[in-house]
Amino acid sequence: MAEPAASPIAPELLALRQQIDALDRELLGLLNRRAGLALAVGELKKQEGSVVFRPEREAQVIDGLKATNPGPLGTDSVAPIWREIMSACRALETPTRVAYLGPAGTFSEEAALGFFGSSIVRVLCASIDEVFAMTAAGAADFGVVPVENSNEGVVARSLDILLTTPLFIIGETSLFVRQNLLRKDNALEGIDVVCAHPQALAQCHGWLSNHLPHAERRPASSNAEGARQAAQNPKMAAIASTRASSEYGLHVVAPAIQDDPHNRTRFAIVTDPHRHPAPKASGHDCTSLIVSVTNRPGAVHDMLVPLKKHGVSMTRFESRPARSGQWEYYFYIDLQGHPDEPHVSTALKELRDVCAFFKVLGTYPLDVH
Ligand SMILES: O=C(O)C(=O)C[C@]1(C(=O)O)C=C[C@@H](O)C=C1
Repeated sequence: MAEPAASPIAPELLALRQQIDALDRELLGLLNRRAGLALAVGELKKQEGSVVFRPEREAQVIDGLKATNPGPLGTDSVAPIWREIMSACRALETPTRVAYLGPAGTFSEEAALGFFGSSIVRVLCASIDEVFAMTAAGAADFGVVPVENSNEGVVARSLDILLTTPLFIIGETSLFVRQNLLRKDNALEGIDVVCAHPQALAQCHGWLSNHLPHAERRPASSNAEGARQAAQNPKMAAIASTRASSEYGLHVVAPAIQDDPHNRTRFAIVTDPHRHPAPKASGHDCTSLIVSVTNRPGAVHDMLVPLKKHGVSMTRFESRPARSGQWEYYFYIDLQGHPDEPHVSTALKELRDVCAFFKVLGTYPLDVH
């Protein structure tokens, strides 16, 4: 059959596109000048023996641009654009190897790319334990691990490993988790099994009960692994990201099936303190700790006194059983501020004095969107 004749481009559209082309060439020139400067910074860092990735500097660059964005470009567009620009510039200085829970298409991958940009070397791991192990062994420079979901609560395995790992946190990022039902055929009929990570099955419990009440819910090590299996079995559906649907050639049979439309997962970025210094203060920082107190009346209250006294805000307070059989707990605490700020360092010193166990997990710039 003959192709329909292409309609001629209107002169106004042509003129606007020519202006866009000219600006794109200008932008490319500017981006290359920026890349040249990053290369020079990389040379300086090599001479000094210092690390390339500076999360506090990247956060400041993005914060600064957002504050001065004249529009009409949406301020929400600034962070993703500049993350990619800085990712490409960083890659010219040195490769950034990032470990996360694979296979391709996981939310962990989305978080890793969202935080570091796409110019990274991907180190796909089979479990959260492996992410920590690969990073600790130096096979990756950074690890990205989920720590908390707004629906399901803490990711227990990550929190438990954070207690003993020699790694520390240098950043955080959170992600809107939109779960989709994926399948080889674009139909709900004939699905016998829904295969996904237990957290995803739980996040979509209501939808699955309403729409696929008779389908078996089968746990997988990750949503992407469920998608990989669904690609080979027409009677199986997966629950995963749209990224996984294109990765495994599946249809999005039903989009956004999570019970909570505001479902978010927070990830921590970990690294080896022997190879990477703690980020310097960026002006909007968080300090994460694990502490425990002896089991006596008023002990938890005493723990909070130094924070109140020195005006340090606590943004997270989570407890995990210490497994001592004594009803003792570890408390996972996030504080606003950086230990370089005197009121924060004094509060931390006083807090350490009243704790039986005290570990600083890291201090890092708050997530910038
Ligand atoms: O300013 C630096 O230290 C740079 O290396 C440049 C740059 C950038 O592209 O702006 C790149 C990597 C760092 O993580 C921070 C910023």
